[in-house]
Amino acid sequence: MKIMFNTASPTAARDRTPRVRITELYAGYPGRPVLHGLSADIPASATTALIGPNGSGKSTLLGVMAGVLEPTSGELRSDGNGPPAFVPQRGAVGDALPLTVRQTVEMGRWGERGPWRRLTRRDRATVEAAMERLGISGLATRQLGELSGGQRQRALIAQGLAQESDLLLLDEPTTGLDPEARDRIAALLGELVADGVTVVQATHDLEAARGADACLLLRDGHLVGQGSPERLLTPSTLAQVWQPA
Ligand SMILES: Nc1ncnc2c1ncn2[C@@H]1O[C@H](COP(=O)(O)OP(=O)(O)OP(=O)(O)O)[C@@H](O)[C@H]1O
Repeated sequence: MKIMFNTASPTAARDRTPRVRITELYAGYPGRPVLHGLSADIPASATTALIGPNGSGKSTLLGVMAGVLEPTSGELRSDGNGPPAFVPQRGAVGDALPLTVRQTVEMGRWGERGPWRRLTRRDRATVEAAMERLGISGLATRQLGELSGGQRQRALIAQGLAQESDLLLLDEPTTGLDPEARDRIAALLGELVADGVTVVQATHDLEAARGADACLLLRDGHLVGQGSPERLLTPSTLAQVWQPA
């Protein structure tokens, strides 16, 4: 079955030049094809929410966009400078790593500086500013492994921020966060977009998706809808996508 919702719905976000254009993308893991011929535009200087049931391919799509997963075929055209910053799901990052919060965020500078190189004064200022924006400056010397799940999540987002990329990819950034931390992240993402950053986040948080400029709706590795949240996230569409196959 191929259903597609609201394909012909130009929105303010989609009228802009896409930051990333995905064309007929196929990707997956050895012996497990996941994404099946995805074509979509990621609008520049806007937030795009990737939504869909568990296993629909959101993380896989982010992995391809982040360059950590090679597509089987298709094209991903990026209209920007430098590599994206990728913040994986919290569970994908070892909790027992012997790193402080500051060291974790400093790793965000490695792309420019190289691993374990001495950071410049500007690098250190960037790291401090990222921790400040996530409200974790007071945790800077704490070990990552001794933080709560939400605090660790914020440290990982700060690491992504410290990369100063104009394309920020986040895999379920607000999962496990309390409402205040969630609001803080939503406000932060809004500020980043105002600064010209393109944000893509996979999320199960419908409130976050409704706050995005654009949504891509996935099911079983197929893109079944794209457009503004107002047009796409209707009760009937959501019911169809989340109904058991
Ligand atoms: N490393 C892997 N090796 C093999 N298969 C994988 C791997 N990672 C994910 N998959 C499979 O790929 C499919 C898509 O998974 P993916 O993580 O992209 O979905 P998702 O939409 O992000 O799910 P969730 O909402 O649960 O995070 C699933 O069937 C999953 O089992």
